Amino acid sequence: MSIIEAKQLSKSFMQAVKEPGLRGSVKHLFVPRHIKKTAVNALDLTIEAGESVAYVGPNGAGKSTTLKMLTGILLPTSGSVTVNGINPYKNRIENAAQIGAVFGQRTQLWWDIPITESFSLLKDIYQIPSVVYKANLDMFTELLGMNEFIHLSARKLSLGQRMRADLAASLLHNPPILYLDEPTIGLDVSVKQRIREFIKQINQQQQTTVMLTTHDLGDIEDLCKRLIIIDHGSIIYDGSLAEVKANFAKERVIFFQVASPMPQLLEQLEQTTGMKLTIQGELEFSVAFDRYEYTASEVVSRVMKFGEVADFRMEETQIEAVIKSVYEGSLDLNLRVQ
Ligand SMILES: Nc1ncnc2c1ncn2[C@@H]1O[C@H](COP(=O)(O)OP(=O)(O)OP(=O)(O)O)[C@@H](O)[C@H]1O
Repeated sequence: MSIIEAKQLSKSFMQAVKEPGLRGSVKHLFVPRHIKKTAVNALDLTIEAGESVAYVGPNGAGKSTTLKMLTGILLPTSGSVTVNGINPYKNRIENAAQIGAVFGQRTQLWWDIPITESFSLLKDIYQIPSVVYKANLDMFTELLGMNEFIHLSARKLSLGQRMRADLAASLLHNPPILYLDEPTIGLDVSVKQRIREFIKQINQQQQTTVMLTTHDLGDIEDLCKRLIIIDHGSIIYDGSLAEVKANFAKERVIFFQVASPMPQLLEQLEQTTGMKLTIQGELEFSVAFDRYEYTASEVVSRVMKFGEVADFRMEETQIEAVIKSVYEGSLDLNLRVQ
């Protein structure tokens, strides 16, 4: 059995529809109008123990709503979900014992007491055996470099320090599943790297299942073999990052070095083909083209009509652009190679 299993999982909300201005507010008070918003739509999802999965999609796609159903915060409208064999909503306490969660800007640490005290309160709440607690605390302190701030209260920590303390807090009870919502947002490069290394280690050495939402391609590249893209409440892609690149990246770029300048190239090539030419130097330029319209050899042979090509190289497809289009909601599914 998979550690996370959702079948036809759906969640709808009733959203108030209000006309703008004071008049609209008063009208809404007397004649309230609502529309049904389906945030998650018949989602089928299985995640195996030990996997590390990035769950991405544009704003409002349904990521948080899915995570809230998996953590037992929200009751699904229909469908079923089990996490480690239990229904997270019906068995919220049991579910809490088997998950760790770090949700963006919120903290599970007590604001005004030292981090060490927060940790020891969590020890009591989760009834963590002393040996396990001590071993985890020592390991996390070392791996996350928490010595310098573990005696301070959460209120006094920088964002990066707080994120590290939150990660440690979420894993003290050895949960088999870890949910992370934007774990590295707003952090500087070195803290990001430290956090990624830590998550990778927990995933690989302890086989903790990791599910994370992120806008940071580096998080996905470093941590997740599997990428799930959700849009309008439905999964539109489930596979590897490499496959996303192969399936969805539209633009390709070829860099040319030529023996002598090609003055007519710019106007003629762009005007007749829609390819985009960028001058790099006197004898160097690049041509960007739609891979679904032209093959690389077509592009090269067209350029060769304007003069002698000394050398050319093709640039790898930019995965950043693909992920950016996922977040902008502009990923063109029709591009997908079947
Ligand atoms: N409590 C709620 N009441 C009404 N509508 C809601 C509620 N929670 C979410 N929604 C709606 O459900 C849809 C999905 O929201 P959700 O927060 O899951 O998206 P998301 O992918 O996490 O977006 P973001 O990246 O912006 O956090 C949105 O249209 C949102 O407005």
